[in-house]
Amino acid sequence: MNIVVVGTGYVGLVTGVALAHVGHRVTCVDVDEEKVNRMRQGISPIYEPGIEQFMKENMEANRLFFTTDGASAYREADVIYIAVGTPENEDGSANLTYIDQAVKHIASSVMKDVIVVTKSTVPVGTNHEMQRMFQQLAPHVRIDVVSNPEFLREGSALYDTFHGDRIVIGADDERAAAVVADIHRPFGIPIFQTDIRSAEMIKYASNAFLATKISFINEIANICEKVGADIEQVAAGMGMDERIGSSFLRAGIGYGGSCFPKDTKALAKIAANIDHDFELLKAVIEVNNKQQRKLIEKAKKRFGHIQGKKIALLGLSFKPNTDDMREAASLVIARELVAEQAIVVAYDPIAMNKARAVLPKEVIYASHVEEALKDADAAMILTEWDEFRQLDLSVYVKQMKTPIIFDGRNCYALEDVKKYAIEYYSIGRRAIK
Ligand SMILES: NC(=O)C1=CN([C@@H]2O[C@H](COP(=O)(O)OP(=O)(O)OC[C@H]3O[C@@H](n4cnc5c(N)ncnc54)[C@H](O)[C@@H]3O)[C@@H](O)[C@H]2O)C=CC1
Ligand SMILES: O=C(O)[C@H]1O[C@H](OP(=O)(O)OP(=O)(O)OC[C@H]2O[C@@H](n3ccc(=O)[nH]c3=O)[C@H](O)[C@@H]2O)[C@H](O)[C@@H](O)[C@@H]1O
Repeated sequence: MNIVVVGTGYVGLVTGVALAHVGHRVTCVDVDEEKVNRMRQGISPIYEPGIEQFMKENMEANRLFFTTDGASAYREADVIYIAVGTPENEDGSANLTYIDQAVKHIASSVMKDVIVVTKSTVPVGTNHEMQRMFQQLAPHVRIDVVSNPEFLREGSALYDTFHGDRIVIGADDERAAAVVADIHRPFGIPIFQTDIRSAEMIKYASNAFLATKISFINEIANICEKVGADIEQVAAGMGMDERIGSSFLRAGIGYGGSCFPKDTKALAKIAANIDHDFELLKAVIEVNNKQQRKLIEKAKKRFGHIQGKKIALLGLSFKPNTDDMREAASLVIARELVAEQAIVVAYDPIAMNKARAVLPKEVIYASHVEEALKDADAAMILTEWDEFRQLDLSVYVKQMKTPIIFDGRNCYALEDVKKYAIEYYSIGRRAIK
């Protein structure tokens, strides 16, 4: 099977590598020449554990190729996966410019029948619109569009691709669905076949539901703080109920990343477009916006004002094991701290380069944790990297001017913190003073 993947971001590159790994011949196309040149040398444009080893193995086995020449690749393809970005428009709706460009390029290039599989997250109705465009722009060939939404998480993308809970295939044409099912069969993951619109909706509903779980537990955490309960205990006790499930009950400073924020807004917009006011989802979004500012509130309450205070930010990416800064809580927090004229010293094990491009220019970067903490009035933990979770707590005491920690990810057990002269404010747990 000759497979082409369009777009080599988190989804496209991982999809391409994984499909090559199970034996398909895969060509990954991207418009970004520099990215393609680097990938040809085995360098991944994204930080993702294990990806470069997989790239290397499959390139050496002559199963994985990278090119900017989409037209030639599409001409040879049996199946084309579209994995271009679908970022958000200013009004919250999904921006389908890249999808549109990819469809037009494919339509003008293909000369034989082909199946086009949409991996990008797209609003309900988009795949049918793509099908309509193909019929109009490439009437000389048969192009079947199949929806195959992606559920991988950044930081564990390869693992998720090989161990996912389900592969969703939405198709109008049984033959096309069967071809896509066969391509994915080597992964040994349950395949759920459905119609195209339901497949599109499954993706948005899944992300919105997970975001809802996070905002729900964060609200419970906020109440816990005021009634003297402990969110870690509450989440553990709730999670034992199989109907609730223990995952996605980690309270913190809210969800970020390239998908939950944009997909929740896009779903609210999809609902609004058909005159449905999705009140629950709008509240989930609002709760998250507030939650991202929780540590600032706590710091202001503790210090009165934070002007001139030296604050160490530990962790900048939206979650551990990725360098992705999209919609990271650190953006909101760093901007606000700088606006309040605090001195911000930041450290992240992986995301520092990407952070430099998006955080305010006033932010100072430290090359290790100790340097960030040196003489700081307070530390704010924004991402639960193992490096912070495993940090000897005495480091805070030794390095900081005043060892005051605002932990947005509940990295430490209260019992452990109590052994040190540390003032500790976390989420949904009592403060240690
Ligand atoms: N990042 C994630 O963890 C997940 C993302 N998704 C969805 O997958 C889609 C892709 O997301 P990411 O991989 O994060 O995007 P990304 O922004 O990291 O990468 C997209 C890539 O597509 C390339 N591109 C754009 N137009 C192109 C064209 N016409 N031809 C060839 N290449 C083109 C860009 O240069 C870029 O390299 C989005 O719809 C997203 O919502 C779904 C599940 C997980
Ligand atoms: O559509 C997507 O792009 C992807 O979005 C998420 O994956 P991802 O954004 O990579 O990361 P998650 O692990 O889901 O975390 C998202 C955010 O929620 C936060 N989170 C997660 C879990 C939790 O219990 N609490 C919590 O605050 C994380 O810190 C992070 O900021 C989904 O988990 C994937 O299934 C989906 O494919």
